[in-house]
Amino acid sequence: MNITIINTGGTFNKRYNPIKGQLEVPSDNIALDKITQSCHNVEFEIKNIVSKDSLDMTDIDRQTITDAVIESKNEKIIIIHGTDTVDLTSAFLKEQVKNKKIVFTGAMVPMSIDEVEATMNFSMALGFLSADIKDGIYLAMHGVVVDASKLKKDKSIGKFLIQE
Ligand SMILES: NC(=O)C[C@H](N)C(=O)O
Repeated sequence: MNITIINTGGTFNKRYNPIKGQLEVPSDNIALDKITQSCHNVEFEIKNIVSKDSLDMTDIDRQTITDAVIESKNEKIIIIHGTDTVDLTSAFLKEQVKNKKIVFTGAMVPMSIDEVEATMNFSMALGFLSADIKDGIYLAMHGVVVDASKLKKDKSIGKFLIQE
């Protein structure tokens, strides 16, 4: 299986900078590399773009992500994205991309702090793409992979829940 990963940052990637004394979004793929090294039957193309907390993303960033999706050689794509505005970016993408299988994912806690949640969310996206699915824009978080418009972050409890 061939998959393009578009890494846009978000908490999934964050690491603590001991000099500045704060968590930062790095522009590398260290968190992803740790997971993908166990995926022996998948050929990954990884593009690292934007590298922001998604609260700082603009529509210019969203167009950059959309262009990367359109230019991608693979029809199966995982987008690592911050959880706070993944709803905005997935809706933005839906306006322009109809012919690919795209799964957004991310994490509430950085991979560098808790490997379980980030690895689980990414693995669900990967497993979903290995099945026979329709073109669409999906979100893999907290135990489910569904149409991205149906899974919303409940900011009062810090969890993604399905909206009926
Ligand atoms: N958990 C997260 O990813 C939240 C972060 N503020 C973001 O949207 O990038």
